[in-house]
Amino acid sequence: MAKIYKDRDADLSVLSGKVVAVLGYGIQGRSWALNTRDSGIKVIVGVRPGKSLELARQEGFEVYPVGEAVKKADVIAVLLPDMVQPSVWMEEIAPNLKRGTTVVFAHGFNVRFGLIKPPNNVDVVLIAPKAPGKAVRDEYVRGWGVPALVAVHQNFTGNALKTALALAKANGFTRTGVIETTFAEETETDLIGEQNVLVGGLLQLLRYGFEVMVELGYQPEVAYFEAINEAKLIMDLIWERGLTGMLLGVSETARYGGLTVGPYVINEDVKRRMKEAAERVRNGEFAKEWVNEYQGGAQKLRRLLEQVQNSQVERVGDELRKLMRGK
Ligand SMILES: NC(=O)c1ccc[n+]([C@@H]2O[C@H](COP(=O)([O-])OP(=O)(O)OC[C@H]3O[C@@H](n4cnc5c(N)ncnc54)[C@H](O)[C@@H]3O)[C@@H](O)[C@H]2O)c1
Ligand SMILES: CC(C)(O)[C@@H](O)C(=O)O
Ligand SMILES: [Mg+2]
Ligand SMILES: [Mg+2]
Repeated sequence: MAKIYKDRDADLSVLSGKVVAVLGYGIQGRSWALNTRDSGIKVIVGVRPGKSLELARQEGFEVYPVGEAVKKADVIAVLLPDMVQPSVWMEEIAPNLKRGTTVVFAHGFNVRFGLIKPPNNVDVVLIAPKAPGKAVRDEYVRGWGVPALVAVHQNFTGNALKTALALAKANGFTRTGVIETTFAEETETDLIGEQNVLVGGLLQLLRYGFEVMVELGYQPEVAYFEAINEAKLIMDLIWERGLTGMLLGVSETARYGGLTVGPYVINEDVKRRMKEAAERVRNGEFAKEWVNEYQGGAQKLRRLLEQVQNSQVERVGDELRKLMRGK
């Protein structure tokens, strides 16, 4: 069984009297900054000028340019977009890093694929929440937390793991459970998971599920309730009770239909393609493609996002979500 750290294994006092600089006040950065401050730790924010800088100020943080924040900090959490990190690292982080600083990543991408090479005289750790940034804050506020992974790439001070666990505790992650891993395992499983399942596979499954019903002539609103809205409620059952618990929480008819037709639709060919995609992550082909796409202006990404934004399922969903929330 994996090594899993809970609250009792982490000591917040490791961070007392220390300054944590959260670099980036976006999807993860805002949640980490608020959680860590609410846990009684001194937090400053390092970010470029823009809307998120204004928000960080409004929310009461001292905000600095990235390099200044790095100079002032004992711990830096690099919560900038993955593709932005290498240049900011070279220009603003590395020149200002003090000996013995703890550098925290929330995803191992740049270290795993060699795009950032930290100097030997700092600690380098990973605290990777297994959740979107919104849940990182929402769960903390609810008095709980999301699970996370932790890894040590470099232990200069001898305290790298303790510091990482303290910051994980400050974010509520050890309330749930923090599994020890490596940068390689986190990076590869995170990319494989988001492509095959969480973002890619799920989105495509939901879109096809909706489109098939609409193309057969059923009302789009009915298709949205069936294929998309209820998917969340079925996931809640799986989240609370496991796969068997979900199967026992639906009708016998759904149970039989699901168990027989599911493997026909999502068949061995799909699994083979999932393995091919995973191989492209493991051998670095995906990372190379994404870096090239980003450096070329990310036009393909913009076009694909627009296609989703302009699709029928989104229009139907927007209306139904307003209606369901009583607007
Ligand atoms: N988004 C998630 O839910 C999630 C989940 C797990 C791990 N992660 C990891 O967390 C890290 C941060 O991802 P994110 O999605 O929160 O990022 P994000 O896209 O939300 O980051 C945006 C923030 O970065 C700032 N920024 C952008 N370019 C900058 C620059 N050149 N200089 C200074 N600030 C700049 C923006 O102003 C903004 O505050 C990544 O490593 C990502 O893989 C994200
Ligand atoms: C939230 C996810 C998909 O788990 C994360 O890995 C990300 O990259 O945003
Ligand atoms: Mg990810
Ligand atoms: Mg992830």
